[in-house]
Amino acid sequence: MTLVELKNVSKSFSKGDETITPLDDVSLQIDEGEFVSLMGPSGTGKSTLLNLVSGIDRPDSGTIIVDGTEVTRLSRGQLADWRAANLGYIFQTHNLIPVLTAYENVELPTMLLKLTRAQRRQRVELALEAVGLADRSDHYPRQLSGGQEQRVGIARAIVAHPKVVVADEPTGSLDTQTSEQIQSLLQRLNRELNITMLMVTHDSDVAAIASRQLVLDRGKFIESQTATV
Ligand SMILES: Nc1ncnc2c1ncn2[C@@H]1O[C@H](COP(=O)(O)OP(=O)(O)OP(=O)(O)O)[C@@H](O)[C@H]1O
Repeated sequence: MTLVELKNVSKSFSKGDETITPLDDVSLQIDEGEFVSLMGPSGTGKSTLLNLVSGIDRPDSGTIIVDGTEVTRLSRGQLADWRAANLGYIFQTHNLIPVLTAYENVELPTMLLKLTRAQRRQRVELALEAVGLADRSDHYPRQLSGGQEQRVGIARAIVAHPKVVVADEPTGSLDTQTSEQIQSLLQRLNRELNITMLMVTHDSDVAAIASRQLVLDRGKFIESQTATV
């Protein structure tokens, strides 16, 4: 079943007199449960694509459908609610709030969901368990290692039980060993929780953990190869 669909999507930006068109009439289908990696030269529009899929930005033309919802038709207010319930976003730098504990950072996005306090607590505990940090819930970001901070960022992305998670260079700031741990974690979330993943990376070894590897170049997708991992 197709979970994410982009149909003839274009996006341009104006920079002074110049117009940049990172995405030029692109179409893409991602099936439920797929793990798709996206590589491509710097400035080709990979982050732009993630922002469009997650409804942070809007295309100039074209349609984006995620799990049956035409994201491109939602109003700004509807988008915020839709995103909180349906989509997780993992950043290169985890963007944790330093004055909140790991638990409170993960809890934050659940405030936008209609949940009781008990349901909220259960979701946060489950998410921290899924990333192996149940015993660090009352630690502040400064008391955690880089890898642990990224795992809190991942727990925050999955706490609402989204079907889709987008990740923008999730291992970009980590050393090799920590990067490998995060790669295994992303694979496990994809396989065990059936979370559909769309991950941007500059590292071909990281891209290889995906079940489908795409390259974005000059406004178009090129199917790279299907990994067998
Ligand atoms: N809000 C914006 N306003 C103006 N230009 C933008 C905006 N967002 C992105 N761009 C431009 O669009 C192009 C694509 O940017 P994007 O960040 O999507 O590339 P990328 O492939 O993710 O790059 P990188 O690999 O370096 O992260 C770039 O030329 C960028 O400067």
